[in-house]
Amino acid sequence: MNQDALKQIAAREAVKFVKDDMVVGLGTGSTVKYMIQALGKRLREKNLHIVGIPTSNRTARRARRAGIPIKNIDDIDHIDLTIDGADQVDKNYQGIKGGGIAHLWEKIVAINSTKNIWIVDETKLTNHLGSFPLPLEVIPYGSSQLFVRLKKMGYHPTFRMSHGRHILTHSRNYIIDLNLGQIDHPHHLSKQLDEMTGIVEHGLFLDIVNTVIVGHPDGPEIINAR
Ligand SMILES: O=C(CO)[C@H](O)[C@H](O)COP(=O)(O)O
Repeated sequence: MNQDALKQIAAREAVKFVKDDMVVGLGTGSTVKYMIQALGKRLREKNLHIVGIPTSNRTARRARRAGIPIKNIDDIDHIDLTIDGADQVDKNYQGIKGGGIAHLWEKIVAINSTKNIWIVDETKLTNHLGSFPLPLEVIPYGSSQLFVRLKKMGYHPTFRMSHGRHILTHSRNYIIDLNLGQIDHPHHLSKQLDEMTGIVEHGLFLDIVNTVIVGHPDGPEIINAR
């Protein structure tokens, strides 16, 4: 079974957690794309009324197309549940996100949510984080100086580029990916990156997810992480 089919298995299971009147954070990425389609269908079939809080312009467009009413995060007073994808999830249910450059908005929505669900295909599970590059959203001003500092720290940074130009995030910042191989101490690294001037947000999502739904060929697995 291909990865897309596994993503769909996880995505379809996740929408069962959405109940009437909920405010639901909508993550970003290809797995979330399937979730949004399934959620739109569920709202129509069960006549549910929810409000979606998108974590990217891409997701906002997809939600509108699927018939999901959306609001801006600053126009609501709570988020009941957020459903998002992840790039890697380790055995302690810590994650790397930001492969799709949306991790700043995703983290803002996640930390303001009562409950967080991640939907992943089984290939995203790993013993240790780090084989997937860790994205940093950085302020363009001084980013080359920051890059040099990260290089000296042995973090093997690369700017994320497209056709010779910096990829811009929704907040018009740059992305630097750290090619770390293996992250032995995610909390230590998270704290270090939090303290570095110029880094707006990094893609380590620690102690955030409550439930991980994994797409396997024989069906979804629901894991209560915390
Ligand atoms: O963090 C993300 C976007 O910033 C995505 O959730 C992550 O990249 C997973 O994407 P996909 O579902 O396409 O594999």
